[in-house]
Parts: sequence; C-alpha cells; structure tokens
Amino acid sequence: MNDKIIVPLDVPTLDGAIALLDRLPQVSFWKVGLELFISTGTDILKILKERDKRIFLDLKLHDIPNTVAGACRAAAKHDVDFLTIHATAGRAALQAALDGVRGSKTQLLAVTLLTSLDARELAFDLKVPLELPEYALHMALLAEETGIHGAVCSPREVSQLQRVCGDDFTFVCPGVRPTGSAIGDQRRVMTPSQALKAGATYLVIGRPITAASDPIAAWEQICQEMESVS
Ligand SMILES: O=C(O)c1cc(=O)[nH]c(=O)n1[C@@H]1O[C@H](COP(=O)(O)O)[C@@H](O)[C@H]1O
Repeated sequence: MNDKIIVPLDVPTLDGAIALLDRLPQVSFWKVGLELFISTGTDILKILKERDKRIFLDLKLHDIPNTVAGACRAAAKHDVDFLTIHATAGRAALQAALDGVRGSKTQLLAVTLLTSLDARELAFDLKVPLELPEYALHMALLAEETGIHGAVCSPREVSQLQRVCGDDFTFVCPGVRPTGSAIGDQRRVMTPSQALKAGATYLVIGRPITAASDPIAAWEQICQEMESVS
C-alpha cells in the first residue's frame, strides 16, 4: 500500500465521493477540498473516519487571525490529520491558526504559492518582486518560524525548501503529473518519482487517477513508478 499519495475528492456530491472511495479501497489518505465541503458539508469526514482513512481537509484559509483561529478550532474537532492555510495570511494569522488546533491531532500546512501559478504571473499580476523559488522559500520559512507543521509546495521547489526548513517539516506536493498525463491548470509540475526524489513527504495526485478511464490501473502504475525511487 502506498501511503505517500493523497487523492483529492474533487467532486460535487457525496455519492460521487463515496463512489471514488469504493473504487479505490487501496487509497489510505484522502483530501476533502472546497468543492465537496461547500457542497455537502462535514458528512464526508464521518464517512472517511468510519473507513479508517486519513483526512486532509483542504480549506486554504485566508482571513484575519480571530476568524482563522475559530475556523481551525472547528476543523480540529473533526479530528482531521491536515488542514491548510495560505502562508500569505501572515504571521499573526498563522499563529492564531496554531492556537486554534492546539490540543488536537490536526497539523497545519501553509500553502506557499499555488502550483497553478508561474513566474510570469507572480511578477506581472501579483507584483511580487522576488524570483519564484525565493518567494516560495520565504513563505515556507515564515510558516516554519511560527511553528506551522508543514508546507504545500510545488515539487519544483521542494528540494530547496527541505534543505532550509529541515526534516521535521512536512512537505505536501500537488502539481504531480505522471509522464503523458494532461497538465490541465497546473503550471509547476514533476512526475511522481521526481517529486519523491526531490524530497516530498506526500504527493497530492488527483485527475491523473480520478479522471482516468481506469483509476485502479492509473493508481497502480503510479505506485510502480514510485517504487523505483526507494
Ligand atoms: O492545497 C492543495 O492541495 C493544492 C495547492 C496547490 O498549490 N495546488 C493544488 O493543486 N492543490 C490541490 O491539489 C489537487 C491537485 O489536483 P490535480 O491537479 O487533479 O492533481 C487539487 O485538489 C488542488 O486543490
């Protein structure tokens, strides 16, 4: 069983999510994101618990400290393993988020820079004057300094981030595409084995598995490719 792959339940209905769980019993770690959570609420969290699955609740919080703390407290009550907050919420919000999950098993992950963005957008649309890898590193360090447990980053930046943030920091990498699969809206991608070699602790792999004509075969092929790394 490959416990390094987190598969997102990026579907709009509970039935659709359950169909994926039934189809891929090998998957031990699932991500619940905005589409499913906004559409169906917390029911999916109970279902995942009943099936003994690990849960990444990907709400990408980005708000003032007081609001973030309350949201984190509420999420931590569901006993989720990971919860996301944007690093750009700032130091005080990151600290408030930590206060919110204190005493629970929930670990916070700070999103450094969405994997759908590229260097041109960072410079020209977001007007960030730093080079992209330097900006991602800065965001990861801000999170690490405040005591956040890990970061969400592109596999393209993970080796540099890991060198600086150290081994105790968890690195969750979306933007993973097996050779030949459609890149879609992702911009900074690597293959599963490249991402693992670069230092990712976990890989988030969605459409290459969930949108495949045969999701089980797609999962098995990815697992096989990753075995070559260890
Ligand atoms: O926080 C995330 O999980 C996330 C951060 C990021 O920078 N990029 C990113 O793609 N994600 C999530 O990772 C998943 C990637 O899905 P696929 O592109 O289908 O593999 C989606 O559920 C995204 O919401």
